[in-house]
Amino acid sequence: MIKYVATDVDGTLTIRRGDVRISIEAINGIRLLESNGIKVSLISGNSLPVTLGLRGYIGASGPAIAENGCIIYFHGYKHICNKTPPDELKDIALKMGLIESWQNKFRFHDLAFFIPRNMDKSKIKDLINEIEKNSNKYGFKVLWSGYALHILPEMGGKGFGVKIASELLGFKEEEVATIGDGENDLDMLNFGILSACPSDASEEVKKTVKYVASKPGGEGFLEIANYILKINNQNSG
Ligand SMILES: O=C(O)COP(=O)(O)O
Ligand SMILES: [Mg+2]
Repeated sequence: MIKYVATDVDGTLTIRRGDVRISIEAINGIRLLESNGIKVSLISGNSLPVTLGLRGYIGASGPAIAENGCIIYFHGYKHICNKTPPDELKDIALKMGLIESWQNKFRFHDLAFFIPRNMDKSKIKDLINEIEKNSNKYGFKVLWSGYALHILPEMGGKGFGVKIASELLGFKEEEVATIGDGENDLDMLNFGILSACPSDASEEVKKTVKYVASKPGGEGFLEIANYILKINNQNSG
């Protein structure tokens, strides 16, 4: 039985990938899971104030997990990561023309940068490689969410975050489902008994998950929520 669902936010609960408006269908999907006794965690590259705030207003009862798994809020702050990117890395990103996220003031371990509108999106891989050349020697890595570029400690990642959260809640891996849309979800999508994504997720994510929804964004999330309930009903005999 699936008892715990860890879901990404941007691109998974939003109207579609690239949009930042939360989908009504996604909110209904979270409430449907919760009303059937399934705990839901929001796990995002966003900062904790964003993820914790959304969690409360939507009604997801699982721990809020932010900064790509580097920090969990569960009866208080739990720092999964233990360091902050040095200014040298931040300066490299800024010198490459990236824009620092307003959320960085509220972050501890994972710094986020936006690609300016006039920058060619096809250069993202080169950007990541360029920053990664420097970040590795400090013990940091770079992740792209489809919304922002993240510099975080090598040990961080949503996969580790959802593993710790599952243990805190007392759930076994076979009781966990993970849902996401972007590169920064890939390690999490290898954890648990079911992984799923909306129809407009990245190609790499669609190749990784066990279930690809027929609808995009939050409508896809609601479809996945119904699919999880169907699996549980079948397993309960
Ligand atoms: O903060 C971001 O870059 C996007 O966040 P996500 O992990 O919820 O997609
Ligand atoms: Mg996402």
